[in-house]
Amino acid sequence: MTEAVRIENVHFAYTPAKPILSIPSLVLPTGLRTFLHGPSGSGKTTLLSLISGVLTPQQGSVQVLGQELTRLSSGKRDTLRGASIGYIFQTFNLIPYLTVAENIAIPCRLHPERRARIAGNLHEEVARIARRLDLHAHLDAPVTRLSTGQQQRVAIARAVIGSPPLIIADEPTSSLDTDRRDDFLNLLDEVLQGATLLFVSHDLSLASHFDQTLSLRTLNEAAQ
Ligand SMILES: Nc1ncnc2c1ncn2[C@@H]1O[C@H](COP(=O)(O)OP(=O)(O)OP(=O)(O)O)[C@@H](O)[C@H]1O
Repeated sequence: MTEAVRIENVHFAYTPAKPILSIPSLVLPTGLRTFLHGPSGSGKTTLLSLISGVLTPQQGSVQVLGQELTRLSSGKRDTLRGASIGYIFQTFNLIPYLTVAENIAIPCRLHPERRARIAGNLHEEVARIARRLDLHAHLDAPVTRLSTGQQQRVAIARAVIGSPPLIIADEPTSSLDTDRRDDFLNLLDEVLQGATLLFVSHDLSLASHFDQTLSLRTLNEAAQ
């Protein structure tokens, strides 16, 4: 499969009077790191929700990892998302009453396909990823006791465990200063293992870290 994501003639509106997205074409080649930028409110999170199958468009085609999402039931879309998409949220969405190790393991506990891609013991895989992200000293700590930068690394670990082929990151660096932002992007690169990455941000200065850069303003006819 040469394309991880292909969107064609997609139209989406939350209410009929206000179209948010009208995208003739958008392609994410397999294994490439794509940077998508657009100003606040331009529809970046909405687009990610269409690609991850949380929302469905009123018109058009959304193909993800060889599946046409608009033809799948919501249950099948949930399964594809859980098995094949690692998601890094702007606010991390970690579970506050669980430890660091428990948070990292969640996708494998919830989705057998993610667990099945790990050859050995889950506990050891959590520890291996935690070591690479310099979190191993904190594995048994409640996640709320970690700094913001450490919580961000937990969010990376949870997204990549069980090797989902597509990783989506929604403005995960917006609260970081420049040095920590570069550290975050370098760490994400190190643990991607060939996955396709879609990273969205309003901050165009991040573009040099990626293989291709797309502008939502240019792609989206509803914004023109
Ligand atoms: N659930 C919703 N119901 C109605 N309108 C919504 C909903 N979610 C978002 N919108 C509207 O859709 C537009 C696009 O929002 P979206 O969150 O996708 O933009 P964004 O580019 O991700 O913004 P930001 O960078 O600020 O996170 C905005 O005008 C927003 O108010």
